[in-house]
Amino acid sequence: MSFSQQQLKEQVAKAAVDYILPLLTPESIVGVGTGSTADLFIDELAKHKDKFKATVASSERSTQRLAQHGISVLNLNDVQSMVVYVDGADEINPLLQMIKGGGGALTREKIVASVAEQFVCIVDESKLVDQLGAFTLPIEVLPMALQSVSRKMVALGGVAKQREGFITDNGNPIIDVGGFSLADARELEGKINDIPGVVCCGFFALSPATVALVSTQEGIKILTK
Ligand SMILES: O=C(CO)[C@H](O)[C@H](O)COP(=O)(O)O
Repeated sequence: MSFSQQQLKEQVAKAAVDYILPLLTPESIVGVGTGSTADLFIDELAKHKDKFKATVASSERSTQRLAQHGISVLNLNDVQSMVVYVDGADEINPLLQMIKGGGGALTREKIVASVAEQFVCIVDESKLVDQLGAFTLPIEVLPMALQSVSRKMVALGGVAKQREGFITDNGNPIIDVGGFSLADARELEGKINDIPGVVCCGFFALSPATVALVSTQEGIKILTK
């Protein structure tokens, strides 16, 4: 019998809760990501809502789902520390560098993750790659910089396309950039971060995951650097 991608996502969501439970105290704040895998994590986390104090969410979508479960969601400005951040990814490499932002929440994801003591990435095995870049790189930009950033991305060797009909929770458009294939994306992430008008780029190479829980047909694998 083989597991469907949905079943693999369910398994890794449950594994993530098992993984973080020993880290939690009644005062803990849990950072929560965005996407279909993060949704399943929220549903599992809800079974243990007496084990932590509150969450911080990386999107309006996750905020709503957490609230539906009766889980408290705090503003990041009211939080001083966060024991863990749990989120999915579009791609993750052996260095635990990721491409994120397929769901468009990359900026808030990067901000919330930056506060957490550790980033637990939860993926099914289809997200594991040697080289980042088969998935197009999302870049959130200020509206007035759509064309100028797109031209800079082309100059860097990319193929840039605005995500049609999409505006982030922060009110900005996203450019999806294809054409990169990288074993280590740190240098390119730094260059993109420096382009005026870029709000956030979907590489998480300068700030990789601490650990990845990968759901495979053979069970959950734990990857560390
Ligand atoms: O970065 C993200 C959203 O901005 C998600 O983590 C990423 O797109 C993976 O989503 P899914 O779990 O639905 O495959």
